[in-house]
Amino acid sequence: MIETDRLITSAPVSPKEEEMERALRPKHLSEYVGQEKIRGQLQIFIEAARRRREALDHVLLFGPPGLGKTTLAHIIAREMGVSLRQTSGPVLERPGDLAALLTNLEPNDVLFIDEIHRLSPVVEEILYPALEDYQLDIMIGEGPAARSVKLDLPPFTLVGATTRAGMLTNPLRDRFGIISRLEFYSVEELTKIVTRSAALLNAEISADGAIEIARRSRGTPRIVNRLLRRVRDFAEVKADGHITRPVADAALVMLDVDIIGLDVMDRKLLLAVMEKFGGGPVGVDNLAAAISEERGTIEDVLEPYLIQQGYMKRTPRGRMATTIAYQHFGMALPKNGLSGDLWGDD
Ligand SMILES: Nc1ncnc2c1ncn2[C@@H]1O[C@H](COP(=O)(O)OP(=O)(O)OP(=O)(O)O)[C@@H](O)[C@H]1O
Ligand SMILES: [Mg+2]
Repeated sequence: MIETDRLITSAPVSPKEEEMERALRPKHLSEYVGQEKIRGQLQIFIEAARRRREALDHVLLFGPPGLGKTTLAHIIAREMGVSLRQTSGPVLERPGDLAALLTNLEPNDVLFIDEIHRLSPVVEEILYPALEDYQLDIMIGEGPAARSVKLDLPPFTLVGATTRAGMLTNPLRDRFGIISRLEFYSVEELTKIVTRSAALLNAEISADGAIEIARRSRGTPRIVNRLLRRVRDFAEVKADGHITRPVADAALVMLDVDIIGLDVMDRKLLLAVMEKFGGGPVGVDNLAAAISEERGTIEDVLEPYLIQQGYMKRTPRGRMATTIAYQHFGMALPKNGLSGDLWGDD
């Protein structure tokens, strides 16, 4: 499945979309919608660190794609009044790559490492003392001439982001003072976001038009902004440019986003569980093979929202479709019932 076929979920699909994301990205904590708990905590910790003129504790942000991890990292740096350096786990191949970044930081700067679960073990190793004591321990030279040097680093804040907190090693996770899990957004929150985005894009949108797009955005700000852009195109060509509820609905039907916001891939996954595996339980690898998707995509991108909304369950024996999934597709429950109902969520 090529990523650009997907409307819902996952990373930005094109440079144009990335550009739009940057333009719509809130810059201050006060503009950041939702995630009340994280916002409240950060506000206090940032204020306290600023007063003491210290670096903020290291922050780990985790949660599904498009919920605002990168956005929050930038906001943290801005609210702290410091610069942000950005990199990602797979990019830091050798210890020297990380050392170069760390030694160039100014006091209290933010180093943002995206996909931090993909750091190589050798890089992770030198990150530990850097996080703990602001010290760098590296080998210089090779062979018999090699020697280890210790360097003092300026105090700094590591902000790590990952869609998979479970894949972080314990020693790394233990070095974060602030660990925050981002949650899916409510329809009200997404309505706020889409209304703000429409204003920034000079798109005319009615209140019920905004709600309709919000309801069908899988709890995800990236998707609400993406759908807004597509619906705006539709409104300009097929209507008078004004995004009303009927216009939004017609556009979303055309885009194959159903009334609860599930797209082709979501439906394919749920239908596979119901039609090919009798409702489950089915192991995620079998499921991946059945829909020709990668296991990681199912785990990171597709199933979190389906589970959160109660269409799917994770049980010790595998994934299961729930009664409401059958209802959504107008399908009859399996004759023997859903066997995995005996098992609770794990
Ligand atoms: N709380 C929020 N309030 C308003 N807009 C938001 C919020 N969170 C995210 N957005 C919007 O959604 C877009 C995607 O967010 P962001 O890039 O931060 O997601 P992410 O969690 O880093 O995703 P990924 O895991 O793919 O890196 C942003 O460009 C921003 O416009
Ligand atoms: Mg990101």
